[in-house]
Amino acid sequence: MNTSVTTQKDWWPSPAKLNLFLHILGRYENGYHQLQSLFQMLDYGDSLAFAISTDNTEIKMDTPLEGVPDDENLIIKAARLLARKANCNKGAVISLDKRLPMGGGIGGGSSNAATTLVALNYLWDTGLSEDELAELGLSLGADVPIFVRGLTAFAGGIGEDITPAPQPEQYFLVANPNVHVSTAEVFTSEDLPRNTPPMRWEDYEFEKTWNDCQQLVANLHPEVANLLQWLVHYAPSRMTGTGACVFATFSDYTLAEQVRAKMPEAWQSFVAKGVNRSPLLDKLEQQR
Ligand SMILES: C[C@](O)(CO)[C@H](O)COP(=O)(O)OP(=O)(O)OC[C@H]1O[C@@H](n2ccc(N)nc2=O)[C@H](O)[C@@H]1O
Ligand SMILES: Nc1ncnc2c1ncn2[C@@H]1O[C@H](COP(=O)(O)OP(=O)(O)OP(=O)(O)O)[C@@H](O)[C@H]1O
Repeated sequence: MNTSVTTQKDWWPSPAKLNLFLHILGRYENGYHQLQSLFQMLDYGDSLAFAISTDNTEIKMDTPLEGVPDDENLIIKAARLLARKANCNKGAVISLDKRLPMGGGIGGGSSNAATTLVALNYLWDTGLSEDELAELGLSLGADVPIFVRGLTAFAGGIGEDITPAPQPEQYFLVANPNVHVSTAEVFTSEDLPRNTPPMRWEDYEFEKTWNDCQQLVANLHPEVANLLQWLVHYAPSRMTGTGACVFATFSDYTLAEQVRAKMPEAWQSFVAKGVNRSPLLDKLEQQR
């Protein structure tokens, strides 16, 4: 009798983030920029599952990520980095349920890397602290530490200097005009403003902030400008990160969905709820 056992995968969340604002204050010697931003975690994102092996140290994806060779996949990079740091003698076959657009400014790749570090640190029992995982993550990307810590927060420095900042409950319509924006291209442009004065976190008001990358990206990509112009009729809207995704803020889910229903088909979009704690932290607590 052929009994096919479907092994239920244990999925770990890899949520998206929005930069509710993004101010660029200056540039460090190493070329990275000094930022001020408010990272808003969302309850929507990718998911990852890990099949751990104890008799070999192979680390691989069970399905390749389209357009991203395994060696360049931030998931594989994160797993290899942790294995090396912890001198780990275990392996993993990693499954990815990809729902976030890549190069979208919503942290897809960085979030995947952070979930991989947190999940494998637990599943491999490598015992690194949150600070050690965040530091490891920083070498993979400026946005990885904030996903490791998993809290909606103000961020300074290159993005690693984090101050938790719980926000009131709100919903976000996030839309992608289906253009890929290179973060490096934006940050190396001579047209990027780099002299916004520093803000005290206690003075934060959404209406008094902006995204310093928005005008540059809208000039480079008319699709982004069109999306902003369409969305702003319904709610305060703004680009996140270095784009191309744009978000609009709503007080309740139904309103956001009603606007999304009017959106041209060509634009990928989703409605997500802002959360102050990443679903990754909740998953880790359930495991313990
Ligand atoms: C724009 C944000 O998404 C805001 O959350 C992040 O600051 C970017 O984080 P990220 O995508 O993880 O960026 P990384 O992969 O670390 O860096 C990509 C490129 O962006 C530039 N970069 C990034 C972050 C930063 N504070 N200054 C920079 O100049 C650098 O040229 C770097 O080579
Ligand atoms: N697992 C992954 N998921 C998404 N992108 C990945 C992944 N691994 C490598 N990449 C590469 O990283 C690039 C940036 O990915 P993405 O923009 O999704 O993440 P991010 O840089 O964290 O987001 P943000 O633009 O907000 O900084 C992608 O264009 C892709 O080429």
